[in-house]
Amino acid sequence: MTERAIFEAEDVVKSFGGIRAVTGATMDVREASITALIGPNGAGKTTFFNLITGFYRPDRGRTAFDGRDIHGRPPHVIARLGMIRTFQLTKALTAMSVLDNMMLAAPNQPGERLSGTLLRPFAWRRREREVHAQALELLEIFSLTRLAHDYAGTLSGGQRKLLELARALMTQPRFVLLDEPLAGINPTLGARLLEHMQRLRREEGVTFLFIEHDMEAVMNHADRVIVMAEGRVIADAEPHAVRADAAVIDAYLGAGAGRKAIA
Ligand SMILES: Nc1ncnc2c1ncn2[C@@H]1O[C@H](COP(=O)(O)OP(=O)(O)OP(=O)(O)O)[C@@H](O)[C@H]1O
Repeated sequence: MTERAIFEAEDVVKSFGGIRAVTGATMDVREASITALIGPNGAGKTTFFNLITGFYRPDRGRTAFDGRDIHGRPPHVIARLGMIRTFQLTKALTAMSVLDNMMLAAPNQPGERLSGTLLRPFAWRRREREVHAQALELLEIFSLTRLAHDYAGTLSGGQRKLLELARALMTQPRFVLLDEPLAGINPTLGARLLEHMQRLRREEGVTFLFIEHDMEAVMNHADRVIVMAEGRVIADAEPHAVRADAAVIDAYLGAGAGRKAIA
């Protein structure tokens, strides 16, 4: 992790009618860090993700990725800059093979610009070979090779989460955002996913921001923990410091029944 911020958000605000979902969120994410975004239900974490990746338009605020202003930019522009979020596989994707899912996630897909590619068949084939090789390499890393020709819909929940991250990596991103990557997956696959994140950070300097309710994973794997409550950031520190923060404990305990307290 470096001291340099790869992402910065300042005073981001979003309301839905009368509901103030994000009420002035300010944070930065350091380059090559694994940063967790935690907070009780309804704290505004997912809305914040949607705002910074261009899926929602903020009412107010400022966001920058790698020193560039990305406020209000559309999702594809932000993605092209290297700031990528993982997505649950849609119904259409589950009806395709695992390998096709990977190939489809690659940028500059052959066939995307039909007129150009028709004129350059060799370039088209070369690009297809590159994408194919990259997909196979990632599937190998994620232990999905033997499932390459299976329908993605036949994968277990945990294998799907691995595929979702592997798909995001087809774009060779610099900053990856994940919304509850460990939800509903078995501990073995969860550990594997976290290992992959650690390796990518270490070897390639990829930065991760992940929303997570699994406190054990957060405490063991995050370098930094940012805590949101009622639409804003109430703490931002190393895991052990966050655990001892009175405001954080209050936010969780005040959030009511059913929610795992920070322990
Ligand atoms: N599209 C929407 N329309 C109306 N209200 C919304 C919308 N999206 C979110 N909200 C509201 O905004 C608040 C923040 O929700 P959000 O899903 O961002 O919280 P969260 O921290 O991600 O919660 P969780 O941990 O339960 O996923 C909630 O009160 C929610 O009901």
